[in-house]
Amino acid sequence: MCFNKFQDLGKILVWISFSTIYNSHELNLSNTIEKVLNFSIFMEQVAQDEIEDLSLSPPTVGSMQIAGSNGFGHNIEFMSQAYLRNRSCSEIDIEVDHNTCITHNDQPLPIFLKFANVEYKVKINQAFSNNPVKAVVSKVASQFEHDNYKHILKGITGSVGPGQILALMGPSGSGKTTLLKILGGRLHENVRGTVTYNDIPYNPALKRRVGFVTQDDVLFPQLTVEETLVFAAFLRLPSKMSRRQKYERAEVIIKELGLERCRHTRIGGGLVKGVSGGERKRASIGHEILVDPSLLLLDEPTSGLDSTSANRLLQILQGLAKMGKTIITTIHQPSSRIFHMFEKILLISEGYPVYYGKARESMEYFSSLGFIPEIAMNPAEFLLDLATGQVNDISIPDDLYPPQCTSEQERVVIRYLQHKYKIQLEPKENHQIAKAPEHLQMAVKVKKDWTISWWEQFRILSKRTYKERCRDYFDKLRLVQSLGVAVLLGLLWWKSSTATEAQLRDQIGLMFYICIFWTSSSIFGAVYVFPFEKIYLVKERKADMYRLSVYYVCSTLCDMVAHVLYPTCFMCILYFMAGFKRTVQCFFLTLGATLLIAITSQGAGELFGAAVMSIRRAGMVASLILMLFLLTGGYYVQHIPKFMRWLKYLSFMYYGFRLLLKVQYSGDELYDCESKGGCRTLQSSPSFDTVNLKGGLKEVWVLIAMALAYRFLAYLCLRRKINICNL
Ligand SMILES: Nc1ncnc2c1ncn2[C@@H]1O[C@H](COP(=O)(O)OP(=O)(O)OP(=O)(O)O)[C@@H](O)[C@H]1O
Repeated sequence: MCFNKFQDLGKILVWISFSTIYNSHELNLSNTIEKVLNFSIFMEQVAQDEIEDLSLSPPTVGSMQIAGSNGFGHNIEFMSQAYLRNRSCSEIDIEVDHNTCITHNDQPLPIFLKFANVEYKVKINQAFSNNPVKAVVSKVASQFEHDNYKHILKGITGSVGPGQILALMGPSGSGKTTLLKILGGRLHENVRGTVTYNDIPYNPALKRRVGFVTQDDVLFPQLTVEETLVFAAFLRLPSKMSRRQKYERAEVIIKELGLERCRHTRIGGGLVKGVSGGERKRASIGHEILVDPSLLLLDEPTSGLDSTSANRLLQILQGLAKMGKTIITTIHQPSSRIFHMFEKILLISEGYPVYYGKARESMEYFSSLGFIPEIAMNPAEFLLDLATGQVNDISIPDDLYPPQCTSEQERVVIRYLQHKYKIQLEPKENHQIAKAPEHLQMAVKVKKDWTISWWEQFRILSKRTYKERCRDYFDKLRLVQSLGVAVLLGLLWWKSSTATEAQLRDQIGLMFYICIFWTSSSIFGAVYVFPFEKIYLVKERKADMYRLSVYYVCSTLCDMVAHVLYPTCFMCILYFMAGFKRTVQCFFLTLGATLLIAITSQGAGELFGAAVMSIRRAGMVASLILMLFLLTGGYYVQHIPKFMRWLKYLSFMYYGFRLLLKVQYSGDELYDCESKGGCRTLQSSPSFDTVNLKGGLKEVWVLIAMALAYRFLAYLCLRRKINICNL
């Protein structure tokens, strides 16, 4: 009786040690070895003690001219003719036209983008909350509140056409990125005002005509520059282009962006060493311009670049604009050389439009209002000083300078610009811009028939996923871990036969350990995949690069290679060292059962990851559920209270463990053992259910059903989460 308690206590200690390993996410080899050693010492002790007490339970192209005034007195002129003239000079187009025979219809559709009185606000307590319960509660609460919103954009108006670059300038937090996302069709909720593309509101057909380069480069770190662009070309270019043509298109982009030197270098990032910041940024731009978008939006493309690289990048953008693309870029602090490359600028401060018009006329405009720099200044610096209120080197009109606010100097200019000159600052006549011709309006609504077939997408994406994941350092570590643990367990259970009850118990312990090892290894191998790849997935889905189902299938199958390969190597070593039944049939059945456990666990890991979509929370959820399944798996707790018994039927570990037992023993050994008078406890144990230990088909079906159900639910969760995510 006393020993009984000791053994239970021991099991709980082992369980706690497992719990600690997984809670701290330290799935490294040394830890595993240490835990296995502890476990084996404990098991050995139990085996010896069992001899004394056996009463225990086991363990289109057109031209138009639009003219208007922006309210500052500056004329807005869309010179669509200019880009048409310049098209023939484009190296990219010449290459593609001659070598790839793209028809005239594939040339970028000229897009005239207009936005008027754009306002955006977010509910303060709702900000950054993805929790649906919180969202509903705050929605109800908001009905009783008045204005609990943070106003981020406060009536921004402007326009930009093909051949032009519009720069969004302003201090950090002024709302540039938010405006860019709205213009790129990535933000719809709580947006007021009108945004039109050739006078047509945003529609999904525009997805493939808009390129969006985010502030942080979202490219797979494990792929090389060339692979990144070639895979993107294969996935995004029209199906009528041959593979050779697509490859050549990627080649042209590599040359055009000056990426030849680093074409075989990995993108890198985080812990992976890779290309420089400028090269990564150019690769990001290349990723977007591959498909010849009509509208290119870039968020801080020059951040982190030296002035030469930034200059070079802007020259590339100028070249693209000359080819007929409409370009909008946010920029922090451009040099005067870069500043003069912009056709237009829109200066934003705290969400208000401070200046919108031609870049070269900005200084003149503010001088006319009485804002004059006292020292020689870069115009961009001058404008930013005005927007932030740092007016030490700027003379401002005296009569508008409230004396009591000297300590709040920063706010003075803002207030002054926003309220006193409101009439001049808000472009009024924007709506008088001529309408886009009808054929351009129609073209915006037509979805480019560029989608390659499901199988073709699968073929390309699976190659990319495989390449990217195979180079993952952690996979190599997992292989070493699997082999190391197999050898270690093999040594511990060396040729342990089922001759005696004690040895039988040892083997049952080993079975459960195999079950725990592959369940946890597969769950933790899968749970982080979607949270890690979320940003890439959101970006590529926003660009309509492939179907979500293709991504899901590729991801699952590529990972499954590891979930099949490692357990196979593991079992090949352990099976013969540990003295399991030496028959071919039994070996393959045990291997099959182990693989089924690993594949079901992978599905569960995917589900937990897709359900929470957060790296930190995914690990916590996986640990908790794993521990619960472990306890109800049929080894640690034999007498689960009735009201908790349903838990074991949810636990794939319970079915996996039973299956392993059934495959290995088919009931006979346990009966034999009992006939020798040594195995009474085993047989009477309700969890092992030795009476029904023959067969195992039921467990196989349950595990298969669970594997499919987990995956189906994971796909649904992923779809929901990705659709509501924004970059
Ligand atoms: N969903 C949101 N909830 C709450 N605040 C938000 C949300 N989105 C943006 N903001 C806030 O709106 C303001 C503008 O953000 P935005 O990212 O557009 O600024 P930015 O001008 O691009 O800044 P930076 O140059 O530093 O990137 C910031 O103060 C930001 O915190």
